[in-house]
Amino acid sequence: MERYKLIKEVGDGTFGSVWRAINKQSGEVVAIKKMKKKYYSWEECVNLREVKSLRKMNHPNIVKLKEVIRENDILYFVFEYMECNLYQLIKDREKLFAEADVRNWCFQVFQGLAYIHQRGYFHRDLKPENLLVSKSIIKIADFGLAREVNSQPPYTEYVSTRWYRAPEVLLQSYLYSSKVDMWAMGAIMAELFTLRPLFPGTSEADEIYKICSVIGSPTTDTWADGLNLARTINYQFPQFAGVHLPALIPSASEDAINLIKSLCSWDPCMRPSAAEALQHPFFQSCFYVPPSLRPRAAVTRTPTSAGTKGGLEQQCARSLPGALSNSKLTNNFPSPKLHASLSTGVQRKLDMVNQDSRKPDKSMKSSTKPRYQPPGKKSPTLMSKGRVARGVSDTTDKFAGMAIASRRQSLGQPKPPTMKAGVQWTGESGGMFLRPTQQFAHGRNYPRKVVG
Ligand SMILES: Nc1ncnc2c1ncn2[C@@H]1O[C@H](COP(=O)(O)OP(=O)(O)OP(=O)(O)O)[C@@H](O)[C@H]1O
Repeated sequence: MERYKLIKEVGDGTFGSVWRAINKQSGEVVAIKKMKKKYYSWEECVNLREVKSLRKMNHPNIVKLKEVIRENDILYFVFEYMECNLYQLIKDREKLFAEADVRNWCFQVFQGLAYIHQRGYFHRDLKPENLLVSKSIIKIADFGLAREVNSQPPYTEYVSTRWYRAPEVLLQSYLYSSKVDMWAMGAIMAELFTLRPLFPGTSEADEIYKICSVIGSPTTDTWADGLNLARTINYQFPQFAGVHLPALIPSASEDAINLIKSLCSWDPCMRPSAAEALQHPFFQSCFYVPPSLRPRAAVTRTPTSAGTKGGLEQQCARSLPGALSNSKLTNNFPSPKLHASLSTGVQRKLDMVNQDSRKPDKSMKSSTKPRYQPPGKKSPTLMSKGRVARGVSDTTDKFAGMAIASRRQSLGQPKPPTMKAGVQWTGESGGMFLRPTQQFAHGRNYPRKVVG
């Protein structure tokens, strides 16, 4: 660590504090995450998910892990440095972002996600705080909860920040998929348009309540597996028709609304994959450049004129060699009809640099070919009956309280539902959610530690 000079603390997360630092030899600015827990052996460190998953990732939209250092039983991750996170941009923002900015950020994040998912991982804790921005480049960070797609379920431990948590995780399905990241992206995309969280639940119960109130309660058409799952754990969804999303997100175009709707589908199978999302008409003016074809400096297609409406379009028109215009792909995305049908329900050191950089990026190249497959009807992600039985006892207790709380709320008597220890209750928004966008408290007023 003597090679680095710590300058300033820039973040304090659950697992570590993050510092801006300078490599004394090279002068390079880096971010150093100092883990809170002590690590008494190197083996312990290399088995960490963050190490195991991140060391395999090499993509312009994934924050680069440069090295891992263990010194005096303290573990440090050295990352490339990013200027700020997306939440900081949202909370400091006085006026809405231009749609071109939202499109640009989301296009990049979906590229990173497509890479992660195709490499066999999913992130599981996507939230604005974990999307790091430097100029017009955005990168996915914090792989502390990343999980291999092929790893064996059940996935029982804590997963994802509540406001961005997919319904199948809230309902304690032990079998979920990369589609949890797509749900989170739907919520993040909406937040980028309104500067307010779309589903700011104050507890797990309130989270489901808020989801129902926005996208409408699930039906056999929109999430038959979810209804079965809820029945098994004796949970009753509060009954809502949902709101008209364009009224809730007035600054979003029809394409943006369609994409948000499909990302925030109850049924994980109805959510597009990241590769599919990149083919959505919302991104028709964007170009995908495979990482292997990108000049070193131009890591993604991004506008230099961020913030100016139309800036991205102009930039995109001047495509890089090998760029692919999505304009040819628009017909491959599910018809507006399908979206409409959804809307009703609505130490030493481990050098990580260049780990995979010389390998051709096959997975992403294949994604340049537009092959939109409409999401399947049947969800493979929910648990089998056998698995449900395994989860019944504790989930039943938990959700019994949840159903009661939800009924109370729907009767107009807001009361904080049963909470897990450690969850912060602010009383804010206390279950009353059906308010138009303009009446929401500003995003910065919400407590952000929502990991319960
Ligand atoms: N590479 C980086 N460059 C600049 N800032 C960073 C970097 N990595 C993290 N940060 C800042 O530190 C904050 C916390 O980082 P991170 O999410 O990795 O920690 P954590 O302990 O896993 O947090 P969480 O509570 O989200 O689990 C981020 O929100 C971001 O603001």
